[in-house]
Amino acid sequence: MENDYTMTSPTRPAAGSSSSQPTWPVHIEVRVSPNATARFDTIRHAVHTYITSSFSHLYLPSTLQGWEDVPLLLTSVSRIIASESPCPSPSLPIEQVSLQIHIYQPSDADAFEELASGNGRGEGEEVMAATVCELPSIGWEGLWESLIYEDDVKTRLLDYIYATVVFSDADVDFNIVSWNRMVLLHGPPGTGKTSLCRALAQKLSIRLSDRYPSARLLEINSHSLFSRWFSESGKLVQKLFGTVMDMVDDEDTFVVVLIDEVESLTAARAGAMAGTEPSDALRVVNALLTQLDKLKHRKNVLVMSTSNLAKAIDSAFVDRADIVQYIDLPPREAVYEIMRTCLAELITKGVVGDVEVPSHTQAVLYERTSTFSSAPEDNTPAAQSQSTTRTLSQNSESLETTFSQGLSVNGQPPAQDWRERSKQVSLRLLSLAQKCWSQKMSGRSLRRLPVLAHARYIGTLSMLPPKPSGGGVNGTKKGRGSHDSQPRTVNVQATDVEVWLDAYGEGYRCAGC
Ligand SMILES: Nc1ncnc2c1ncn2[C@@H]1O[C@H](COP(=O)(O)OP(=O)(O)OP(=O)(O)O)[C@@H](O)[C@H]1O
Repeated sequence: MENDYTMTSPTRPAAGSSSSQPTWPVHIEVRVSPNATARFDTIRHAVHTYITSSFSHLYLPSTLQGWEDVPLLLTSVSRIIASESPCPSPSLPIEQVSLQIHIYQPSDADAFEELASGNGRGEGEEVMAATVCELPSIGWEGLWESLIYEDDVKTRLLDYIYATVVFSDADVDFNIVSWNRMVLLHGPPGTGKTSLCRALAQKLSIRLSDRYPSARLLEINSHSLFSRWFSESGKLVQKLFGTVMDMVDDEDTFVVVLIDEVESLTAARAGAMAGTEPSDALRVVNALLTQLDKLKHRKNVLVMSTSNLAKAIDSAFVDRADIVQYIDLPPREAVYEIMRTCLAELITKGVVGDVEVPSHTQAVLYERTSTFSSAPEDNTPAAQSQSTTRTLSQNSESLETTFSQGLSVNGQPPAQDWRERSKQVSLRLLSLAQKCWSQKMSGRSLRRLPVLAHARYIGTLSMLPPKPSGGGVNGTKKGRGSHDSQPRTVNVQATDVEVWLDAYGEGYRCAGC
């Protein structure tokens, strides 16, 4: 196994390995603590040694544990993850791993600046046209992992970027093979399109850091580009892209441009053609298309755009997108996982009583075992057929592995009642996920469901302790998934998980209200 820092496809076995077995590139992302003083190369070397000497297999994706025992890593690192990999098995023998270790130190979440454009009329009015954020940013940590999609959307987007980098490296003649460095994500509101763009930008800044020591995300506020003086909008677009071009001129910086709700900038041209919009609208779209055409020749840029109304977007814009990806409402499995991560976060922060919330795979296994041992909760033919379909679609071997891993604590089976409780929670969550899914809830609605359910069916005022005691009823809990992983003080009475699930069960009905 080599510590291979060169660009390899994230999804294919690496060629030319010395052994007869194929090796798979596995991306290890190492987040360096803000106060670390060690050199990145030194940390990289220590991580490589730690992984190769500590693991016989790597589970993908996973958060690696045990590095705290290495003094250098303890003082320098705050998290190490092995990213998801499309290799056929969720666990890879270490001999078949080609480690790609990425060391990064995220910048402060508040480290963004606002870009204002004058209206060009010399009247002093400034339009807030965009925000610029240094990447990787602490604010986007964990975002990639939190987004759950049915098919390999995330991996496909990463693959696309890798392909463009490989072609650029090979100096492929742009007159013969060309691409526009542009992606369009479209779909219903609240399905995570904007989040996915930010998460991808963050991922790229980490994965491409060997090539581009710095990276920036520029988010364009499409609406603001429409000046009160409409005729100035084309100039605003031009001016803004002038700033983008200045950033891209620094070839050590990778720049991701995010144009949210792009239909508001590009819808106008069809209307203009039909004579129903003023010709100024035409100038805006033309200005944007011209600027995009200039950008495509630059290696260190990616333009991402999102829309809820793909049909309303000018066809010339859509045609320029290399990838036009529909982002659908979350499927049933993703609904469960979103709800599970919400509940797990509340448990970690002490808002809900402690219980293990199993993954979807394990919940399905519980469902299967309880289907065999007792009558299912929902006896309708539709529910039974869904249960069977899900069950049959799972690989039983990997289910058994997950089952045994998920239920062991330090290698010992947990207490029977803990296991039973965990099982009941997962079965109830599964049934709730089914209901939310059939209501066609978006990721956004699902993520706000906990606060709505809590507010409506549990309430907080009556449960606040009379006087914050510093430790709260649960004492001080370690913040997991929070950016700084600092201990946090919990001052609310933890709600029993059963009560919480009752509230959740009622709450989904009023989601969105
Ligand atoms: N598939 C998903 N998995 C996990 N979280 C999701 C998913 N879809 C949406 N979310 C969550 O929903 C919230 C809203 O996401 P976001 O604003 O990115 O959606 P959007 O598609 O851009 O919405 P809009 O089209 O209305 O601008 C975020 O907190 C995001 O994490």
